[in-house]
Amino acid sequence: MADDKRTLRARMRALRDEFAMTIGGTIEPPPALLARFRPGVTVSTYVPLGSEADPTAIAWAAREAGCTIVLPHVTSRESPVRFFAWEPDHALIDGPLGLRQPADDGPESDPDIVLTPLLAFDDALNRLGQGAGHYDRVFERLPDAWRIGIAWSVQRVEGLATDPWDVPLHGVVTEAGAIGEAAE
Ligand SMILES: Nc1nc2c(c(=O)[nH]1)N(C=O)[C@@H](CNc1ccc(C(=O)N[C@@H](CCC(=O)O)C(=O)O)cc1)CN2
Ligand SMILES: Nc1ncnc2c1ncn2[C@@H]1O[C@H](COP(=O)(O)OP(=O)(O)OP(=O)(O)O)[C@@H](O)[C@H]1O
Repeated sequence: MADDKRTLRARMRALRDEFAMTIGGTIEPPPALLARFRPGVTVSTYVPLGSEADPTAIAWAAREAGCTIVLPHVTSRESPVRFFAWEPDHALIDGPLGLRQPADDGPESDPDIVLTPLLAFDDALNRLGQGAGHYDRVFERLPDAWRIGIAWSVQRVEGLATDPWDVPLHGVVTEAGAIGEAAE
């Protein structure tokens, strides 16, 4: 199982790199997301790593609707994710694992909506991540958050194998459309 996941991660990184380099596109917020964006709602976004799908247009729509925007912060593969508020004038700092992150001395707040990076997803809304379990642990800690995967359409696979700790997403948004609750 661990080896299968490692092989699949490598294959999905290669597919994603090729897609982003040759086709790409922008990921726009579908109506189902816009409907949830309002003052008092905290939305976590992320700074894309490599050729990850870019959630920036969605984060801007959330900000325009009055949401608080937060970004994840980790100190290692083992450390839990913490979320810190982000404003357009906030500098980002180089973190571990090639990440660009907010400083960890600003206001901390947990998201109501988690825009989630991923390597692969399937039609049952299972998700394969980077393999550190960072978002799996977020989802366990924040069971009431709305979990929305952000991806390129080529990251969709048939029947992902799941582990007992995997928490399915509520929806996925790609450049080609949305599925699950993100499409309703
Ligand atoms: N943009 C982004 N931010 C994120 C995540 C993510 O997946 N993407 N995370 C999700 O958990 C957390 C950080 N966890 C991470 C865990 C492992 C690796 C990692 O193994 N990176 C690979 C190369 C990454 C790539 O190009 O896809 C490496 O270092 O070899 C990266 C982030 C929080 N912030
Ligand atoms: N809720 C949890 N509490 C503690 N450890 C966890 C939890 N969820 C996952 N882990 C640990 O994280 C490791 C990686 O899990 P997995 O391969 O499913 O990561 P992933 O979902 O691909 O990555 P990520 O969530 O970081 O994007 C596993 O060894 C697992 O034991």
